[in-house]
Amino acid sequence: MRTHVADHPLIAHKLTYLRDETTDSPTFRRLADELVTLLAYEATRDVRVSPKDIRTPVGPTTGVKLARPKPLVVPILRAGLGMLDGMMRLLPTAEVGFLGMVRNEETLEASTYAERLPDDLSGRQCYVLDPMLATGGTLAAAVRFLVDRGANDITALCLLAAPEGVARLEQELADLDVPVTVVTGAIDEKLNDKGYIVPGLGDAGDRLYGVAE
Ligand SMILES: O=P(O)(O)OC[C@H]1O[C@H](OP(=O)(O)OP(=O)(O)O)[C@H](O)[C@@H]1O
Ligand SMILES: O=c1cc[nH]c(=O)[nH]1
Ligand SMILES: [Mg+2]
Repeated sequence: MRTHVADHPLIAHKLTYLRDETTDSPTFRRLADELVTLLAYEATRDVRVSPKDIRTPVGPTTGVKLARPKPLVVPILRAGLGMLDGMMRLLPTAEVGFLGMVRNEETLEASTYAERLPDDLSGRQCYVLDPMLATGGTLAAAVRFLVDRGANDITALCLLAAPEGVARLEQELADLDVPVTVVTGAIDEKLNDKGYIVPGLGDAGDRLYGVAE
């Protein structure tokens, strides 16, 4: 697994306001949207392209276009939805599939409650969106799900990651032949005893969409 921390002053600036507990939901949603567009630039560095012949007003040239099959963008509900528009701004022709996953806040185990993905992901490049990589349980399960369907190249975009989650992913995904990359805005200090990222930003889903009952 490859981990890339997108180290950029604009990302650090926006993350600071995102983390701030006084930031309200509308501002939080806007910042998450802006951040994912910045992360997406890094995350799509290896997106597959194929040659395309065109004519400019001055003459012929060969450029590139996104290759087939199209990339698949997979937001992990609920919080990953807050990253979807920003990602699609950069990859407007990508397909979108959905995974609904929730972490049990007592056991910290992730479970899948919804899935709407193509049955066959053979040869597909997949971009998983989830703002928080905490214990890594959710992302590890999501990656396995996509690999079991045939995905052969997976990049996860996370706004924040914990060192414990990155280490767990490295260990749990070590047996996969499929390349997995994590692009994150920052790797924070640690997890607290409730499995929250420290300093983190709190519960991303609640801050985007309100407290879940
Ligand atoms: O790395 P982990 O320890 O597995 O935790 C990370 C997961 O927790 C949050 O989702 P949550 O379960 O709160 O669901 P939500 O997005 O519906 O709020 C977050 O959006 C990740 O999916
Ligand atoms: O810090 C954390 C950990 C898991 N999920 C969140 O939303 N925040
Ligand atoms: Mg949540």
